[in-house]
Amino acid sequence: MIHLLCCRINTSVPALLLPHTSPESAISTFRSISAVRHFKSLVQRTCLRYSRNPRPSRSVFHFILAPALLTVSGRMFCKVAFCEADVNNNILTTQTEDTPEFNWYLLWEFVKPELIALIGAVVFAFGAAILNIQIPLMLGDLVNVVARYLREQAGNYIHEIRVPALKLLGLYGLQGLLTSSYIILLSRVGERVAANMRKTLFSSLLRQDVAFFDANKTGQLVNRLTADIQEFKSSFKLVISQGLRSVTQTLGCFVSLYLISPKLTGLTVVVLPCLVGGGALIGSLLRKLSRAAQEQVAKATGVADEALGNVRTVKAFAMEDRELQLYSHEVDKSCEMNETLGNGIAVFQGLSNIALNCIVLGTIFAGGTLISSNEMSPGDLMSFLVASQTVQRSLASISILFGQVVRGMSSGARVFEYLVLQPTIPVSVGGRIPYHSLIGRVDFMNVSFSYPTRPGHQILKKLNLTLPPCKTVAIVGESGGGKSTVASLLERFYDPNSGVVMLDGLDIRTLDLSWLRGQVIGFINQQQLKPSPLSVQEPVLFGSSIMENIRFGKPEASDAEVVNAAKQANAHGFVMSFPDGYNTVVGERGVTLSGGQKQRIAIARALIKNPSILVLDEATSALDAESERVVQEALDRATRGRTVLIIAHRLSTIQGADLICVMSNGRIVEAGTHVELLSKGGLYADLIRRQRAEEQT
Ligand SMILES: Nc1ncnc2c1ncn2[C@@H]1O[C@H](COP(=O)(O)OP(=O)(O)OP(=O)(O)O)[C@@H](O)[C@H]1O
Repeated sequence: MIHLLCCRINTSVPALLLPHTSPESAISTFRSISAVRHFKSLVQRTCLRYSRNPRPSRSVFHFILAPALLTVSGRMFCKVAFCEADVNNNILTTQTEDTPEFNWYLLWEFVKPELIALIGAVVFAFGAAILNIQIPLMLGDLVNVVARYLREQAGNYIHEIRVPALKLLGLYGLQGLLTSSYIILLSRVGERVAANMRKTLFSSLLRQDVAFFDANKTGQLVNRLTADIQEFKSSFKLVISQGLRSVTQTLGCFVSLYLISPKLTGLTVVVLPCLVGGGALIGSLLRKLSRAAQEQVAKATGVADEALGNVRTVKAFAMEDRELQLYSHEVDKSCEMNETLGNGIAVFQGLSNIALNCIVLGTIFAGGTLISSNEMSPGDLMSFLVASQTVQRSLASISILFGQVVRGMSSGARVFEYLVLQPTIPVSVGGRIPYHSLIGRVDFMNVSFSYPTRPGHQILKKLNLTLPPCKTVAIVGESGGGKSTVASLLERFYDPNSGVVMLDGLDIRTLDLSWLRGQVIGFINQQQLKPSPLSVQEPVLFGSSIMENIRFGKPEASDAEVVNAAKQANAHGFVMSFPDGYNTVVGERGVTLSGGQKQRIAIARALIKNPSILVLDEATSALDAESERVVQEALDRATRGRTVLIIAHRLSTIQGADLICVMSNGRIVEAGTHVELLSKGGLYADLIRRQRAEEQT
């Protein structure tokens, strides 16, 4: 992909346009040009002023690439990066276009495995189109026979007509066969390309960081997997079938028209460039509209997805009407945009139809004149009419196709955008600590952190915290103080902005993440109560059987291991009381289980991988007293012999912890055992007092 870099250098050298493989390489090349001034004249010739900006001297957009380059081919083949530099040529800011680009290379990668079938489809479609071009000429022959017979009333009509009629019949048959063949092949190619795209996009989405999911709504992501790929597939198939056929027929029929009557064809050719120019202009406008409309549809889907995904919360707060209002607002907007798009496409098609009909009318009129002066035979006129009808049909289908291609390319661009996205935290890179030498000590050293979605808001400020091996550390503190964020950094959902998180003295950034999450750290949280940064793990349970849910922690686990984990988690008893036992399907997000039951399944799922470190984030806070007792019992058993980090809301559940850390404003402000902290009478004692008072009221 070529990146065009447009830099403002200084007042004397307004801009520099360079083709590059990435903005970074463009910037580095730009920096390496010592005699920039020698480029001045070249640059001034290359770059045009961006006339829309009313205060050009203030903005980098003042210096923009030649508009023709951007509009005609640039949007398809180039990514445009703008950057601003100071007078010493130091780059101050860079900004890439945020509209996704169509990635031809990726398309090629998907099409490559289906190349033979695709070539077959193209050849057959091409063949069918060529035969279609022959049909008007043969019809002309047929009409000439009829006209001659009518004129001369002599000879054997059946004998004369038989050969051209049989030829035409054969042509129809062959054309039908070729058409079926290319449709079969094309549907195979389209379906396989779409399936591969879906799989690759899904895999790419799963590899993204948690920060990516913070910034993008699930509904919008699902939309790219479904609607966008569907749209792209339809366009892809249409371009090959209708597009190829229509273009071939148009060109071929033009050649036939020329052979029949150069004069008439000349007339048509004069009008055509005007049509194409107008079409291209309206087309670029429609493309913009289409992209905006698709974004809006995805936004509306996102709202519906959120409401349906959290339907219990919506109902609990009687927010059905409000959600409906929100959804209606987004749907109305998308409807309006799609209507505008539809109107645009309608006007486009209407105009092109009028233009095409006028061409036909004009050619019939002019053709009649040529017949009257004996420059054409009636058969030629017939051929000309049918061929010009074919041209008309082909051009009309090209115009319909155009709208589809516009939508398809925007959809494809939106799919490819996420396909090329690389996670900043790679999942399977780095070392592992051998199981027998893993101690399970965790150190947070001077860790500062702000969430990527809110870079200005610092959550952790030079935090220092040690989880000694096989000990239980609880973090308590005011709401929003950053307790769950500590767990997120340990799970490496995010990396700290500064400082380091260490496991057994090794920076966790140097460790294999899939090993760290899959085998070292077990994580149990309480989603219903608290949508946290870890909510990317939603749903707590999947809508499959209890057996599969527990096995999710260790896919290779035997049935006996699953049962054993369930026993450790105090879950075996209630599971066996269900008629289907471990095969009981728990419903979407585990809705058919109680909170305590769900939580015990989640504990079993974490325990089955026998993790050295357990993180319990609000693991019992949403439960009633009896459920909490049973779950706590399971947790007490689960935590034995492991390094445990408890993020606690209910202080009563952590009084036996080896170390309690009180967090405030992104730092640990108090640490000690329950007794030590109570005797200090500081923040912890205050929290205990407040919670007891709350419980009493
Ligand atoms: N994914 C996120 N993106 C941006 N900000 C976030 C994200 N998750 C949490 N925050 C913010 O980070 C701060 C700390 O959140 P965190 O969940 O760590 O607090 P907490 O101490 O666990 O709170 P609580 O006791 O209420 O659960 C809060 O201000 C919260 O708004």
